[in-house]
Amino acid sequence: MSAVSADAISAGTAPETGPADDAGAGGGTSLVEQAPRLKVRSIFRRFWPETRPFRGRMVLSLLLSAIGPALATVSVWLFKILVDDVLTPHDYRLFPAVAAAYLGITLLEGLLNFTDQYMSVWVGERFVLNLRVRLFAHIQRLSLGYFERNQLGDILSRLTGDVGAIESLVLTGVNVALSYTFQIAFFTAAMFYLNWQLALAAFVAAPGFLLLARGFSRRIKDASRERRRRSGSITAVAEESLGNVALVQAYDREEHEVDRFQEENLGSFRAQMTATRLEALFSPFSSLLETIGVLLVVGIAVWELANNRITLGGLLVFVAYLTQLYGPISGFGNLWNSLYSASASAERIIEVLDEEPGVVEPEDPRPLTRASGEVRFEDVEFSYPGTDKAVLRGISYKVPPGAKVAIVGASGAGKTTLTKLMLRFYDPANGRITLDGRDLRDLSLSDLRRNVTAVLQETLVFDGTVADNIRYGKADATDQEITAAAVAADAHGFISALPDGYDTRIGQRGRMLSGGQRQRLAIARAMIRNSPVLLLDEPTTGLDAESTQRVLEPMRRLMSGRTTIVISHNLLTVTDADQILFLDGGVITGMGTHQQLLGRHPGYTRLYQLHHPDQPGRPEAPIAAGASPGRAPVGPPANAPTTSFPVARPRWAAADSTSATTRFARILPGRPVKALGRDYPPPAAPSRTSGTPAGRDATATTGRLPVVPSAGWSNGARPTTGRHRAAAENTPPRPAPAPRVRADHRPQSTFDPLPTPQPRTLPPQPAVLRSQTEYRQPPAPAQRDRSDASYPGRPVTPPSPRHRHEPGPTNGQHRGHTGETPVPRHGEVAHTGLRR
Ligand SMILES: Nc1ncnc2c1ncn2[C@@H]1O[C@H](COP(=O)(O)OP(=O)(O)OP(=O)(O)O)[C@@H](O)[C@H]1O
Repeated sequence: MSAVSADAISAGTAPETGPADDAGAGGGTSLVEQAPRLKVRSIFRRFWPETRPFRGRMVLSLLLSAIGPALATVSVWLFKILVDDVLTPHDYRLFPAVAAAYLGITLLEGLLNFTDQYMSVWVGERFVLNLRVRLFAHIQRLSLGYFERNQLGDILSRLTGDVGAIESLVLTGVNVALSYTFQIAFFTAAMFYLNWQLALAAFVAAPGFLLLARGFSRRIKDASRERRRRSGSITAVAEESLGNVALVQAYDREEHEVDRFQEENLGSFRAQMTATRLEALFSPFSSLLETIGVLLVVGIAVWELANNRITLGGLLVFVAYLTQLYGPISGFGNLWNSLYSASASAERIIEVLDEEPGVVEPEDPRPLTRASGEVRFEDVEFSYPGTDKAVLRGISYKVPPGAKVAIVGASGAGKTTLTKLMLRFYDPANGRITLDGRDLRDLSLSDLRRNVTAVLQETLVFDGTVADNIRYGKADATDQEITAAAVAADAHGFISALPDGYDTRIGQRGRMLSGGQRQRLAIARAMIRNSPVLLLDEPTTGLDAESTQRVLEPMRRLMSGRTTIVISHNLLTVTDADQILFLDGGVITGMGTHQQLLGRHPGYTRLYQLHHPDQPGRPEAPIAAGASPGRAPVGPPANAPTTSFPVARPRWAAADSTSATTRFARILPGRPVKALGRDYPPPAAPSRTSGTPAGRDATATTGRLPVVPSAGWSNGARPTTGRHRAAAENTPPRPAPAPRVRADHRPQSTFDPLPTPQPRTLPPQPAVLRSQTEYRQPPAPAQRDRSDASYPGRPVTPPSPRHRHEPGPTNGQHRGHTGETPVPRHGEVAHTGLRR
């Protein structure tokens, strides 16, 4: 239990204390923890440099605060003249002069007060503005981990509520303290001038004020700390609850949420009452001290008056000075209390400012303008801060420029964590990730993030116009570029139908749009960013089948020519990847194309079956216990359960006319897309009878997946992998299918939704699969010609023998592909390409 609760209890201020109160007092279950304690002096020292821009105005303000007490002293002295020289002798000749002096002083005081008030508020507000912006900028630079560990509402509360308190500590506090000091100095001087014995007596009570203030201030600070902490909790509960209002209402949990909110408010109320009680108690105690001091002085003064050592006017003025003096002396006590109270807020700000970003910008970053897009994971290991569980272990893999790699695996396998490392939201604990051979830690964060674009699981949009949201990907994008991006993202249609088209505000979190529309908006934003590396994290999560279909084609356009890492449970979106990595418990346990993994990798097969209950696993090469990877072992009994590995089923090639990809092809309407003044190809029209995309024969699709992907990859940029080549070599040419890519398609200088394709090198096909390939439809020469012609001077680079085997790092820790099947046996140590 925190000190405040103890105080509250001792002061009898916590009558409703219960379990919730215990938690609120800083116990283990608190929503928001109290910030570490700091001395007022060190807080002051910390923020004093922030006043540098305002020092000139502060000095002026201090001068004004010195003139004020001087005028007050003169004003009181005029009262003595009035009594002793006008009233007592009944001589009214001086009265007009005294009255004029009073008027002049009042006018001058008014002018000074106005100037002082205006200037001090200006300085204070500017100070708060600067500090708040600095704090916000600091928070913006903090790593994702900070936001994952802390309540957003509490961060908001610090940013809005606590910042202001520092102004009262550093500026107002100093101003008031100096003003009090001037008042005390002037009044004391006048009192000593009038009668030094009385003046000495007057100061007997002064130490009492300071002791009293000291006793109270510590307790008030404790209460204030609790109050500020509760304020953070209140905002946190409100933010969380209102942010999830749909969930709250759907589950009928409104009352529960109100209870939570009330609980935090009650805690704040108790802390407030504790502070108020202490502050309210301070006032009568300080009045008591003041009265004792005044009575003591008056007693002595009457004695002095009786002995004619002071005039009546002198006595009255002395008492007037005395009461004026006790004001600033007890004011010091109050000021002390409020400084302690403000320091509770300052501690919360300092706690944030002291938070270092988890990922550090390199001091001398290696420049990277536009990467070719080669991404390499080298023995990457990672655990989240504050945990000891390794979320990723020994991840080694190379993604060649322009390749599309899918990462699949069960929930919690570490897929999203990989993307977080790619964006440097975190750094690996061991190993490294490189982009174009440069360690991500050597790149500036802006270079890295300009080259790597993420389309995240949750489609994040701002409450702005549609155009604003697309322009978020490229701040200086023209309207034409925005429209082109929207067209390429298949979003132009729905945007045009909105009341104000591109100028329509989409509401907080894009509530005016459907999930699919938001996702297409996110694709347009990623398109306009036009970076060479793309991360898609569960791009179709939360979308229904129709929306998924609608999103997939623009997604393909987005991926075209970029190095893409797709994360998905939904194998529909990954089956056409060049390589699929299967992640299990943070380790790559399988690697290959869909065809290679299906039926061979137990986890992948199981996942596939979960998503396609009508499709048993591929039977060709199930790995039986003891079978060596790379061979096609004898399959298990045909009646083996489909949910466990090994799986047996009729031959894929013959039966799979409704494979995921084929169905995928079928559901994608062959719509040409026009953007930036040119047509983008529709996907191949699926045959209604066989489910085979137009231009391919049925055999071409059985068991092989290049048909539809080639539409998505378009531009002829799809690499001539070993698999394709093998098929091409063994198969006589067939008539060319309808071309899907306009020959004149080429990137534009400003924005190119279909960016410059990069020569791609892909890991070679394992020999065993190459020999099994059923892909008999090589790209017809005419089509290839057209495709290549679409990028004059940028031919697709066939993988050279050098590319086929990309050695890993030279430290001997890794090795490249061996040409063996990459799928390990169940339970076997993962074969991870570059990893031993
Ligand atoms: N911020 C975090 N702090 C601590 N642990 C975390 C954090 N984020 C994720 N984890 C843990 O890391 C592991 C991997 O999480 P990750 O989100 O990468 O999984 P995933 O494969 O993407 O799962 P899903 O498919 O369900 O999104 C999980 O065990 C998760 O509990």
